[in-house]
Amino acid sequence: MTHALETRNLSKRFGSLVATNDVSLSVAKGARHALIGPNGAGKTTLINLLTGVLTPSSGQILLEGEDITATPAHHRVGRGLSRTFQINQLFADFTPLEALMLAIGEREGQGSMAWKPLSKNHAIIDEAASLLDRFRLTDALSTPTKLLPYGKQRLLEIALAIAARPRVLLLDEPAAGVPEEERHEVLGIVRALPADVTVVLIEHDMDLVFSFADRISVLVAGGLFKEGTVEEISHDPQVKAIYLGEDA
Ligand SMILES: Nc1ncnc2c1ncn2[C@@H]1O[C@H](COP(=O)(O)OP(=O)(O)OP(=O)(O)O)[C@@H](O)[C@H]1O
Repeated sequence: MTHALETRNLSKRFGSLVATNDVSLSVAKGARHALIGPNGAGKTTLINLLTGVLTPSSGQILLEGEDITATPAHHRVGRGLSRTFQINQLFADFTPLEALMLAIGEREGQGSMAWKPLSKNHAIIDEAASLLDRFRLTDALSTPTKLLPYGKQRLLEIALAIAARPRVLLLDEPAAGVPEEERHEVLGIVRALPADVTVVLIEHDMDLVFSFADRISVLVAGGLFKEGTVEEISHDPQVKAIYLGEDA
């Protein structure tokens, strides 16, 4: 079976520190897959290797069965692998509608700054409106992004990543800083993305992970320590011990 995303014996060393240690991970197509682990376990390093921000010391990365280990970061996006980025200064002054129309225009090769022609393109307006609806941003469509509540800004970041039509979406703590009562809403919307979009999530909040994921990989000291269903991982005594140890 071809997996959406796979690593084979992936390692990353920073001098003598092994941040990613021989990780062989398989993410099924359409999965809602969470990567968890205590602080410093290597979660962000692994995401940076997957997106091409970092180059591995050894091992391979495969996207839908094709080796992308040496593919530059921006080409990986073109191949269907996206991650969220914090809204930059430019987007902060746009409304969510404008930002999404620019992102869709960029995907369609219409040039990211050609705002005027985009505003007459009904297909782009309709797609942006449907993304605003899916991400519950319709009531904020004409508010400059920088004035939106934090939870809405994080939703817009995910909507912007989805506008690139990724087949695999990587999310590094998408609900970080979002008020407690809105965190489940953010992850609920991500969980409800179309079934053909595979999602890999890093998240510290176990309640969120358990309600979001269908499969969980636990990283410890750079290595893949356990992998299983929510049921298996949430009841695993060794996983519990690691988290209780961290709390202590
Ligand atoms: N660029 C770097 N240079 C040197 N060491 C690094 C670098 N990036 C990460 N590390 C180290 O690699 C290890 C793994 O870090 P990483 O940030 O991937 O962990 P994490 O699981 O995402 O942690 P957290 O949950 O705290 O964000 C840590 O010991 C960290 O100090």
